Amino acid sequence: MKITFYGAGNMASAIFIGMIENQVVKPEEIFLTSKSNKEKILFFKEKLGVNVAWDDKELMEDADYVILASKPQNFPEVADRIRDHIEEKTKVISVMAGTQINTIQTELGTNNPVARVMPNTNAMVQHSMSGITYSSNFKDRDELVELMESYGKIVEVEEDEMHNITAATGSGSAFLYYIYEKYAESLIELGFSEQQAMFLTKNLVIGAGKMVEESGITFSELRKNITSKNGTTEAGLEALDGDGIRKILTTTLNAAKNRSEEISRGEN
Ligand SMILES: NC(=O)C1=CN([C@@H]2O[C@H](COP(=O)(O)OP(=O)(O)OC[C@H]3O[C@@H](n4cnc5c(N)ncnc54)[C@H](OP(=O)(O)O)[C@@H]3O)[C@@H](O)[C@H]2O)C=CC1
Ligand SMILES: O=C(O)[C@@H]1CCC=N1
Repeated sequence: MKITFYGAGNMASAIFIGMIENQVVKPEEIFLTSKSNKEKILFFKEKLGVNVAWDDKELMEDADYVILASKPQNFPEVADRIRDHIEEKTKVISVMAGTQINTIQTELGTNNPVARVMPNTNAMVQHSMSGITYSSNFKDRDELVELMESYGKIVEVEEDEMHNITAATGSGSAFLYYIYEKYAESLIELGFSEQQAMFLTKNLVIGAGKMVEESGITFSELRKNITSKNGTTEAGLEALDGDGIRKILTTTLNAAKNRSEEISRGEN
């Protein structure tokens, strides 16, 4: 198999590292290219044994998959690089937010099968939650599903649902990290040192994650198990509700979804 990545940044590297660590592809089956940052991808060549190149003919020749992993704003230049070299057998996979299948096919000037995948950087630890949607001519989906499942879980959605998935899980882990960041800052305000605040928050998050994974009970039940009648948790939760946590999160997700819709309309 040959998989070529146009872009080797945060998202692409989480994917190819996840795939290699899970041994669904060999490093020599991966080809990387970037715009100008040679040092970064030479580092991946050195560390992982993947191929790197800037010659588009070499990159695209006999490729089974080309992964579009630049920012959406850079896609027109990426399309310019690929257009004259794409072969009939090559399936196009895009992880770009917002960029529609139709736009991808038009810019590439081909009708090659396209799948849009919206992963997240948890792919690095094989825990991406990815949405996937296909062009109608995308056959033999099982191989791609196997590749994508090597770094996490996937849900198949209609293309117009990708905006929601992008907000919920593409951007979603950043929203959670931001909450953890603010939580740690609040611990400092409470009187802990910065080091203690980070240590406490980090282990709280890891422990809570393991409980979610291993306890087999819902978020709500986990919360109720901590909340004593008239106790400290109840007092804290009342304040959290009073400050409108649900409203804040809904506003957050809608802002991300709206931005995905703007990108799909070409509003860079
Ligand atoms: N980060 C995330 O958590 C997620 C990101 N995504 C999507 O993934 C995509 C990439 O995001 P992210 O990895 O964060 O971005 P980065 O900025 O980390 O990486 C972008 C990569 O694209 C490369 N690139 C830019 N222009 C070209 C070009 N003309 N030819 C080849 N490569 C090019 C850059 O090369 P160079 O370094 O040389 O400029 C870089 O390697 C975006 O479309 C985003 O919507 C989706 C889900 C989650
Ligand atoms: O911020 C972004 O636009 C990308 C898409 C989802 C996560 N990162």
